[in-house]
Amino acid sequence: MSLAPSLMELLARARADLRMGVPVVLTGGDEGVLVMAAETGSQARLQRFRREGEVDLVLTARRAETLKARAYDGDVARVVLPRRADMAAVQGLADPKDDLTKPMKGPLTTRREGNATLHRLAITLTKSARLLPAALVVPVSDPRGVALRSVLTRIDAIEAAPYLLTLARLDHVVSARVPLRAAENARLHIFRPEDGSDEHYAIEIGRPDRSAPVLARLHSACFTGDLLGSLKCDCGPQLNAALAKMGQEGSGVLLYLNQEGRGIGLANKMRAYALQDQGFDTVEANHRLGFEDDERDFRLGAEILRRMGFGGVRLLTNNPAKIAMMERCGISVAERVPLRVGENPFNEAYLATKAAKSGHLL
Ligand SMILES: Nc1nc2c(ncn2[C@@H]2O[C@H](COP(=O)(O)OP(=O)(O)OP(=O)(O)O)[C@@H](O)[C@H]2O)c(=O)[nH]1
Ligand SMILES: [Zn+2]
Repeated sequence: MSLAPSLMELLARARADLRMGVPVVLTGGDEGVLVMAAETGSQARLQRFRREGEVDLVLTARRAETLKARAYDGDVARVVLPRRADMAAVQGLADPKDDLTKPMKGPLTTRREGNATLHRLAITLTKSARLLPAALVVPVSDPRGVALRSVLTRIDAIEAAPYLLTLARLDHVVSARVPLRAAENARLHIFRPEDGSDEHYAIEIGRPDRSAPVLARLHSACFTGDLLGSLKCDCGPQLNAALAKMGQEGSGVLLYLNQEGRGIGLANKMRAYALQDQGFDTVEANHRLGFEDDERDFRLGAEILRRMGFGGVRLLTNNPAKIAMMERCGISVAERVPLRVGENPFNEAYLATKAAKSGHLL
């Protein structure tokens, strides 16, 4: 076997590079581009990009909409970066934090000719790196040469496509007994995705019967709610109530999925909170940042349940999207068990928005 990294390993490396501000090279057919994340890129590297040609700032259509820029490529927009724009200007376009105080950002010209495949891949990578979904992209005539000379990670878009669409294989690393206040007979299982992304956990209460629907909760990580007791959401009380119910019934399984901030990461969630302080609701804040309402992948939860031997659940949730996704992934939902706890004056508007815009059940 070759010692060289596989494409999946190269994708993990590309995510790490982008987080560090290091450019990566993307290729597709005869074309190739240099890519750098708008959030972490440096002025010196932007100048180096400019020596290659005309630089585009790729944004999601969601972010482009706020900036009143036309998105000709469906879900992404290729904004022609003005020659005078420096990294501060780039970050002003990528990050909505000063949109209200400095609204004059246009008019922006977006590209409509050519192919956006590599640009779309650049956005996918910045999202999976949990950065702002915005990337600086410049075409290069000899992408393989550039990657070799500067020791940059190079990803071929066609080879990468299947890895980006399918869920990475999960390894069950270990499990051990952890007595909890809510249930003394609990075990914590660790699942590690093969693609180097975050680990996920399953807390198994008692010895649930695999042949009957198990009381289950798919809980997405919420550092602020679960650990700090934040009053802005209902996550902490939901986590505790779910475990308490499983403890009372004597069996259940709680998946703790590391999909902080509905899959955008904690830093972006805090950006969303800052926008909420400017008056935007939870959905609008995600959109202004360039994200969809919910960037989570619930196939993950279904896969972990299957790996643990469960085929059916009694799902503790108010979110119909979780039920639909479980069913689509072959886990039957015998019953929805409502989980309404933790309402308070600080999260009243947040919960109302989730009911009105995301279809959460009351
Ligand atoms: N982007 C974003 N994420 C948030 C915000 N408030 C909470 N979250 C995240 O939302 C997720 C809530 O997860 P869950 O409680 O599992 O999911 P849910 O969709 O509310 O569904 P149920 O609780 O099962 O009804 C967590 O990942 C939180 O970190 C917010 O204002 N913006
Ligand atoms: Zn929360």
